[in-house]
Amino acid sequence: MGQTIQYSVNDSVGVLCINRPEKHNSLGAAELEGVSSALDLIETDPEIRVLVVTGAGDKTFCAGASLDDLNSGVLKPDAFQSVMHRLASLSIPTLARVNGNVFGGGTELALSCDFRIGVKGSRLRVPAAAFGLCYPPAGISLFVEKLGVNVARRMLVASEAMDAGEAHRVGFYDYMVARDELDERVEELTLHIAGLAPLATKAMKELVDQAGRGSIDIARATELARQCEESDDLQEGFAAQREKRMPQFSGS
Ligand SMILES: C/C=C/C(=O)SCCNC(=O)CCNC(=O)[C@H](O)C(C)(C)COP(=O)(O)OP(=O)(O)OC[C@H]1O[C@@H](n2cnc3c(N)ncnc32)[C@H](O)[C@@H]1OP(=O)(O)O
Repeated sequence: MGQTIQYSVNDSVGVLCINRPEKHNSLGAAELEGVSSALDLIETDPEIRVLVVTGAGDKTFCAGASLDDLNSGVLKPDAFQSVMHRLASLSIPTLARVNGNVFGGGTELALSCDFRIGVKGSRLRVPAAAFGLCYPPAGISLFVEKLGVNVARRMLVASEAMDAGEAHRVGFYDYMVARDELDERVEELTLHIAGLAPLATKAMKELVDQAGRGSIDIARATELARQCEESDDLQEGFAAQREKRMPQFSGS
């Protein structure tokens, strides 16, 4: 996975950290390969209930794709996009712990997660138009799908710089906290999600994403609903409610 991408699992919560603070956690070809290797593990590990994506340090979450690697041609925008697409396609819920400023493809990294928690006082900008770069279509679709066309226009066409307060107001951040509250809030959210019934959260993640892209595949929705209805976890959920205790879900 390399030194600049760290992946660990603790109590069914996976943590993927870009550890390249001296380069503002930008993602070069090597880092994207590291993220890809971590995704290989995450996709095949049934124990992981939720993934946290973050950057090292307290200055920058991610400054986007490595300009060095883009300039040298080692990294193509399409390769960046395909890793983001894999992250966005994970079946488990994902949370971006946005530990600081976000630039360019760093915003796409955050948007590829289901939930985003940001820090008061940080800022955000997609500078592609300031370089003369046209953001790739899959990225543009993701901005529109997650934020709506008007906000995507402000961020991409106008390359508007936003402080975290504005980014929270327009829906980029689901939650915004003071820096010293970040870890507590991330832990609270991840433990809460990790305690939910995995089949149901995965099913609803898939269907919410489908709905966000335009429409739900009803046959798939019916199949997912049936899986949940026939699951041991539904019985456990009902039993826990009757017995006034916390459910212990197995994911089956
Ligand atoms: C499909 C996706 C496309 C994309 O994502 S394109 C990339 C979009 N991202 C950006 O345009 C951000 C570029 N970076 C910056 O604007 C600035 O940096 C910051 C605002 C993030 C930080 O500014 P400051 O605090 O003044 O630090 P510093 O001296 O500019 O940077 C320290 C080191 O970090 C490297 N770095 C920062 N961002 C990137 C990057 N995106 N790719 C590669 N390196 C980056 C610099 O070069 C430098 O390195 P050294 O110390 O060796 O001179």
